[in-house]
Amino acid sequence: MLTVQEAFACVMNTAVDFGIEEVSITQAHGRILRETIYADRPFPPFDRVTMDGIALNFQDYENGRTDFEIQGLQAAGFQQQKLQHNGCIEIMTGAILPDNTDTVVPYEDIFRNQNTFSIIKGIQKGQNIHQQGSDVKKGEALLYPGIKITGAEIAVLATVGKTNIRVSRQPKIALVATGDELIAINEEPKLHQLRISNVYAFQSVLNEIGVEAYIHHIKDDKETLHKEFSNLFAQYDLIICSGGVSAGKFDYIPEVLKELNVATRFHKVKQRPGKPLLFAVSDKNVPFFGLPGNPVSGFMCLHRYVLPWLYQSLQMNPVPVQMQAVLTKDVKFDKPLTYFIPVNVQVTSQGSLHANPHLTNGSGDFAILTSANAFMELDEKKDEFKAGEIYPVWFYKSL
Ligand SMILES: Nc1nc2c(c(=O)[nH]1)N[C@H]1C(S)=C(S)[C@@H](COP(=O)(O)OP(=O)(O)OC[C@H]3O[C@@H](n4cnc5c(N)ncnc54)[C@H](O)[C@@H]3O)O[C@H]1N2
Ligand code: MOO
Ligand SMILES: [Mg+2]
Repeated sequence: MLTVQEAFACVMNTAVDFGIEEVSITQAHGRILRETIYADRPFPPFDRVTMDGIALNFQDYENGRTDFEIQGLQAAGFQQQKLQHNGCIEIMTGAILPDNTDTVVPYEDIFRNQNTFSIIKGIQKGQNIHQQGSDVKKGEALLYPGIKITGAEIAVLATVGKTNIRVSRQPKIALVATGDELIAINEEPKLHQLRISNVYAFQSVLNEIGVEAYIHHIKDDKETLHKEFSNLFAQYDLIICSGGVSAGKFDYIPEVLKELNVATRFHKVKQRPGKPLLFAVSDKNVPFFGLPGNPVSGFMCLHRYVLPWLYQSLQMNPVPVQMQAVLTKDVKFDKPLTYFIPVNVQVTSQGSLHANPHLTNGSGDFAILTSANAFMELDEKKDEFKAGEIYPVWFYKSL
């Protein structure tokens, strides 16, 4: 049986590239950029005034002048004006600095007379001007391939006039719930039945990272599984399946994969929950994650294995970092398995991450996940984990 690290390495070694597509800027949020974006002009593109007031030539002030004749008004969005000697131009924030001026004095530091402004406070040459190109030179790279596009990147793309953007193509993902006990969520369950919940949880997690996935439900019938999976492998880039991978009489997934010539890379990992995890790849290179049916197991495996594989395959760079947190209570776990315990991670007033462990009621207890926000990964080689020790955490909810 593989360790968590071995299973993870095996999964990551099969990461693929889904290719590139072009989307409009209004559709780009959450997508992974696949081109370098350059500045088409300097930032700012002209000497930009940063305060409302007057613009003057500092030389005049240095020569002893304190009263400046008002020669014009320069508003944002209008062509550059030119100052004659000894005067000033009233100027608004965002306007281009008038020719023959080099200093801007805000209204707070001047006094208006009939046709002049008097300076009532000392001024510095060049003040209140955002110099052309002082942030970014024309042609400089602003964004690199691999970054996730969010609000700040959208602002940069809009600034340089990129209306269409090359991003990683979305994989087509099938989410398959297997099981005779499962019914649709809008149906009333009989005593022995359950509403399909896992795959809805998986779908919402995938949507949050900008990936769409389509839900299917297949009964525990070998022939049906064979037929349906044969179609799914032909139609999808990735299959995430829930259930049917442990030792039960109706856990047909391993056999059906064999029949379909889909090579199992590993089945079972030294971990709790999620020990029955299965990973396979078809002859057409379509990966298959067989997540254990118990809700907490599947949810943990999705975050520990499937999401990193997806980030890598979407060519995300850098991939989200693995965090570490301080355990706040002693935990004992003496099986030779890596233990993923739900924790509620909070930031302390000193700025460190503290993880409060939640004792679960087994891996079927989905409700516990709503009061935690991460899984802490406790090493298989140890049995006792002390308060104050630091271990890796895998977030499923942001802080
Ligand atoms: N003899 C053994 N029995 C079991 C083992 C084992 O090693 N030997 N492993 C246990 C572990 S650990 C887990 S986890 C489960 C995994 O079972 P399967 O992946 O085969 O899943 P199922 O048998 O189909 O279902 C298990 C459980 O999960 C519920 N389930 C399944 N799909 C959904 C869904 N979409 N939404 C909500 N709930 C779902 C299902 O009703 C079952 O209760 O096996 C143990 N047994
Ligand atoms: O994955 Mo199972 O119990 O470890 O739920
Ligand atoms: Mg089973």
